[in-house]
Amino acid sequence: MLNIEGLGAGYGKMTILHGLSLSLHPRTATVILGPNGVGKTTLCRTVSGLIRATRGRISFEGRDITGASPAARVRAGIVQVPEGRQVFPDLTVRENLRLGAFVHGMPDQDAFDRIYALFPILLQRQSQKAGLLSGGEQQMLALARALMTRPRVLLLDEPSQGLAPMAVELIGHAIKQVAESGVTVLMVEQNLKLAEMVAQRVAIMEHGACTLEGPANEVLSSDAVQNAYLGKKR
Ligand SMILES: Nc1ncnc2c1ncn2[C@@H]1O[C@H](COP(=O)(O)OP(=O)(O)OP(=O)(O)O)[C@@H](O)[C@H]1O
Repeated sequence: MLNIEGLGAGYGKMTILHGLSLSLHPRTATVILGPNGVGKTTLCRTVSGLIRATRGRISFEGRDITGASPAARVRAGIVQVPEGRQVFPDLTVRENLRLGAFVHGMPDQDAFDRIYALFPILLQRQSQKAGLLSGGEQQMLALARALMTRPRVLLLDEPSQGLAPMAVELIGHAIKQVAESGVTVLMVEQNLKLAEMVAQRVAIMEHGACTLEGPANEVLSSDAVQNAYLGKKR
């Protein structure tokens, strides 16, 4: 599927990813947990091609995509939902969705229906300007817009950011459904509750690398996670 080997990346002379390796299992939701500033967004941007890797290799289904442009990665099916939602506030919900489908030309009604079945609230709001939606609804729209590209791998950068607990639960439910529909999901987060809802596998990120990776129940109950996130000593 998607393999990341010894990945290095950063900004100018500052190195943020220090030889990060991770393999995504197909049709599986993997969540990377890590504290503020550890490089989670940097990882997402390097996988989607917005930041160039300085070393290492990213391959997708056996093909080396380390040097591929962001557009080529989207065409291959690797699509990122950026941090902070970034919907177009002055366009309607439907227009935002239509933009998401640009790689396939003009979307047909089936494409919209598929999305509206997953997010009924977006059907109700389809003619409203996206800027008038609540934070949780905007996050749903950002997710739905990415799904219009029919991704094979969906990269989610802290979808819980700035959301109330109830909205986090709704987003978690939607992401879970997306993963169950066969899309491979890589989500970076620091919200343990969302990670627990979505993850089939969990990786822990520390100092720019993944230090622990495995089945969600094993990693989430490990001492490292219990101590760091719940302050529990066992
Ligand atoms: N455009 C940039 N130019 C320079 N440094 C940056 C830039 N973006 C991020 N950084 C720095 O890179 C480091 C990692 O940032 P990154 O956003 O990847 O972390 P993160 O784990 O996603 O954090 P958070 O959970 O707070 O979003 C931080 O020290 C940050 O200040």
